[in-house]
Amino acid sequence: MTDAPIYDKVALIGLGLIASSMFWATRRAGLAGHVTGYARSAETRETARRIGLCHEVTESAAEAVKDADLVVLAVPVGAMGAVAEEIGPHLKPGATVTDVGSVKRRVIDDVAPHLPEGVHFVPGHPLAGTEHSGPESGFSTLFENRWCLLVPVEGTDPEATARLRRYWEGMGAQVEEMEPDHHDLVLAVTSHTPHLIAYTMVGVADDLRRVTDSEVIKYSAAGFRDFTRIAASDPTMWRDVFLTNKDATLEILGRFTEELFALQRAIRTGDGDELHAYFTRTRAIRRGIIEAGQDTDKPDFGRARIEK
Ligand SMILES: NC(=O)c1ccc[n+]([C@@H]2O[C@H](COP(=O)([O-])OP(=O)(O)OC[C@H]3O[C@@H](n4cnc5c(N)ncnc54)[C@H](O)[C@@H]3O)[C@@H](O)[C@H]2O)c1
Ligand SMILES: O=C(O)C(=O)C[C@]1(C(=O)O)C=C[C@@H](O)C=C1
Repeated sequence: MTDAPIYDKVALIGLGLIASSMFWATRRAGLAGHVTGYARSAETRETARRIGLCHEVTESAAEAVKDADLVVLAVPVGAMGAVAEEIGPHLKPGATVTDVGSVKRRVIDDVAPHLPEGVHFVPGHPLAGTEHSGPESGFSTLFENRWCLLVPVEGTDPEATARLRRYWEGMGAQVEEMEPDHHDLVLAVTSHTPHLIAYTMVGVADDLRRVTDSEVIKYSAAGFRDFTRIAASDPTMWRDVFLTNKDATLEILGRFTEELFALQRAIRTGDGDELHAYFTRTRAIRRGIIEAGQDTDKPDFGRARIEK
């Protein structure tokens, strides 16, 4: 427990993996006096009530944000603008609105026009997740020792940003600020393109399965299994990521394709030195991540449902 809650009232819009993890982390550390939640589907709201997710689950987004000091948009990136439009007129003056979307420029462009003057907008992105989604997938330790990037827009009150930083730190995250376009390029490299590659590899294996009579799946080795975990991620979320971070993803995919062709040529021509030098360079990157303490490869990371 912290000494005092950071916000009296927090509203979570969208009750999936990220919002539910935020609720359990908030409750565990005593970071908010009261947490309301809203999700578009009646089934999700019902599940949330059944498992005690949020102090109160409301029947509309407007009701959830009433009197809230912090409003968190935790819906797919493509739905952020519509949700902002819906809640805009109901926000308390002086409230902070944030989001957890995986893409930042588009969210800023879609959300900012709907927020009334006097409301602070501090976009954010926790770099933590799993392949699971929905209200039952969250757990309180998801953000521990993970980065959360805050992307304040021009003119944002620094106090609103500082308070949100304390909130994320209370949930265990390490916080840094970043400029939106830079965020989108970095994430295209570290998250978005790798997901696309995993989706593609699993798709290729599935096509092959039809000619190898299920053996590809049956004998899948550890490397491929890791791909299948990533490729099991929510289709709506990832469709929106690629549609809204189009330029950066296409730029990185272009570079990826060039490197792939170079390796393809090295294999065809039997250029073992080229392959060895390439793999030596990439191995050093992995070691660098571990030495920097950024390795989250605990045996069960992202698979287990840890303590609520
Ligand atoms: N899953 C991850 O690994 C991860 C990590 C960091 C950030 N994010 C971002 O967080 C956001 C939420 O992702 P998640 O993994 O929690 O998704 P999720 O699929 O688990 O949950 C999304 C929730 O939003 C609700 N929703 C969808 N459209 C809505 C609308 N128009 N109005 C109200 N509710 C609506 C859904 O019913 C669901 O409850 C996304 O923007 C995603 O890019 C995800
Ligand atoms: O661990 C996973 O399952 C994730 O894919 C999490 C992950 C990532 O790429 O690291 C996915 C999307 C986000 O926006 C942030 C985190």
